[in-house]
Amino acid sequence: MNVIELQNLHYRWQGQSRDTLAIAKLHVAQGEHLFIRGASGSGKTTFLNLLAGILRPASGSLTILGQALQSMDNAARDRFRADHMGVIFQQFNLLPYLSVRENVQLPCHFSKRRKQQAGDMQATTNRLLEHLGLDRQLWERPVTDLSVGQQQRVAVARALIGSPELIIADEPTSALDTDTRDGFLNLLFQEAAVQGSTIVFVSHDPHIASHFPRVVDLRELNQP
Ligand SMILES: Nc1ncnc2c1ncn2[C@@H]1O[C@H](COP(=O)(O)OP(=O)(O)OP(=O)(O)O)[C@@H](O)[C@H]1O
Repeated sequence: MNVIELQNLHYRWQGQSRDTLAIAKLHVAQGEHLFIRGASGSGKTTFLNLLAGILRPASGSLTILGQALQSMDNAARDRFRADHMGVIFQQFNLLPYLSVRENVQLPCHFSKRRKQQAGDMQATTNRLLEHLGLDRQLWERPVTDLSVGQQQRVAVARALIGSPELIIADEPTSALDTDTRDGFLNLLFQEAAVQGSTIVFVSHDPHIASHFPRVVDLRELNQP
């Protein structure tokens, strides 16, 4: 089964004279780990926002887990994202007044499905934070007390909780040192394997590409 099926997708930012993205076709199978490489400004973040249903394409079709995103209204797309996607963006979108633990558990408040799949939520949160190497002393602290690299790990745990089928990551390792980055990728792959999750990961860092079985250059995909 394909988790992502995309056909003739076009997107243009307002005020631009040509399409930012024009992708004829992309299929991503269930469980696949896809790395999309692209220079700064090539449209990686725009593409992930389309996949996540945050931006709407001007034309074309985008089907995720058999559901056509373009036929959903905004509320349905938000619900679909909460139920089925773990999203890690460059700005981690952590809530500053909540603790590390509360931030990790947020998806379970927005999605019954994620909550059910998380099982014992405290134990699952502990396991994820432990695997990500986040010091136990930080778990009940507000996320604003954490360094950028530590906040990144909280964002990753939040994306993984409740086993979403699709994990979308935008440069999530940019603030990590090499050892922590490798640990992060190992955890991501380990969790994804347990859950059978599909991963789409964008970055301009060529070192990370070698960890992925499928690597695509955005320039090959995108022919505006
Ligand atoms: N909110 C916006 N309004 C108008 N144009 C935008 C907006 N966001 C991005 N763009 C334009 O779309 C193009 C692609 O940007 P995007 O952020 O998707 O690239 P990227 O590959 O993720 O870059 P980076 O690696 O630097 O994060 C750029 O030309 C950018 O100027």
